[in-house]
Amino acid sequence: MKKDCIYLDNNATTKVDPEVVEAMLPYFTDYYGNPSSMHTFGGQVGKAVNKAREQMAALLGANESEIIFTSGGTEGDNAAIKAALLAQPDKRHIVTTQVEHPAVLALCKQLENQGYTVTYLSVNGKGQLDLNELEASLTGNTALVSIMYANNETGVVFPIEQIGLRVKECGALFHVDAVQAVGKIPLDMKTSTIDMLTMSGHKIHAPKGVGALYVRRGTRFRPMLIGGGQERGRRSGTPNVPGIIALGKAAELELMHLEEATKRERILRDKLEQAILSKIPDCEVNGGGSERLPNTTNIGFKYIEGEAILFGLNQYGICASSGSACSSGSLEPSHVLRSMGLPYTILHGSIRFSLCRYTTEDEIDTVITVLPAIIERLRALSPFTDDKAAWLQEHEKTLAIK
Ligand SMILES: Cc1ncc(COP(=O)(O)O)c(C=O)c1O
Ligand code: FES
Repeated sequence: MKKDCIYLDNNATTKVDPEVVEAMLPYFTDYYGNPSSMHTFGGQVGKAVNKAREQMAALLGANESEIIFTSGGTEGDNAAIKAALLAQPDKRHIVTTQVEHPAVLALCKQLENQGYTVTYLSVNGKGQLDLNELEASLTGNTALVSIMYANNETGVVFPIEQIGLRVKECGALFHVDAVQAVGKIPLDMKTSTIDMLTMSGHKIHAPKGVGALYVRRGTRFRPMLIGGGQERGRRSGTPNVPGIIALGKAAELELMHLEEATKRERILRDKLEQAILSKIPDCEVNGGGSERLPNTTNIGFKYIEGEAILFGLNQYGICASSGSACSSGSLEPSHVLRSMGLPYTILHGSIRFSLCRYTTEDEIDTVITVLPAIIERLRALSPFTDDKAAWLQEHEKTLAIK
């Protein structure tokens, strides 16, 4: 990686904090025992894992017995959904949204093939859910409602507690994919309606391949991974000790920095957004006007390709993304923006900038300086900006794929 890169792709993954690296290293070299072993050497590792569990619990306002360490967001989502269904075999309906991460959506598609009915709630042009549509979808047969806290692409935040109250009325379990919300929004499971919550380490300055699933005490839960009975039987497999120690430290740092870091990120994000909107014509903020994560902006630049903009930014060492990390490269427009019913040229010309606590004002100023020229150059080459392409502008609504 370029040392001097301006990294504005923190919703895809984050840099591991140097303090986190320092905390985890001894667990490769010195304290390599198995936390389940009976000897003192293993036992001290077990104690460190439990300290990490307390640190993780503190970030979520949870009790440490409610934390299960996992391999990350995808596992947490899969484990929570499968656990909820296995625990209620006579209920066969799931409610989720059209804009979830593929870790939820692809599993729901598979479950449909296995005889489950899935309701995919729609969003409006601002990326918001309709709570009436949610209410109408809930029945006595609904086993689970799985809805993300904040969207990874647009940063739009859903009204999770209002949703949770409705879910509780119908007796279903409530799972929340909070991979993008943890560390960016204060969370307190003690006063929440959430039964299960997924988080992932690599979005909060811990390494990739570790995460946690919160399961409220008393929640019916059937494990996805069975075997040696680790994590009190809820997630078998020798735990990733260095990863877990790192996750604990990262959680501690997130909690410590949450208030001041999110305030700073919001100011820098707003500066970037307002400068782009005022300097560059024909662009708009996707999900603008909705409650959003403080670190994320997703901007649609009409008449040009997102990939070409990324390429232009890359030449200045600026890392951003178009669509989600897993589907960029496929040239398929994002399912999130498509669900919002956005016009064709926005679907293809959208860029996400996502900040973190390391982002500096100088970096944001550099983007503000170079981006207008990149967009202007690309638009000069685009066949879609002049009168000859008026047909596209006229028909962009019909071309937008719903
Ligand atoms: C909302 C959301 N859920 C789940 C995941 C998957 O997490 P992981 O990469 O840890 O498997 C991501 C990561 O991109 C995400 O943004
Ligand atoms: S795996 Fe992260 S955006 Fe898809």
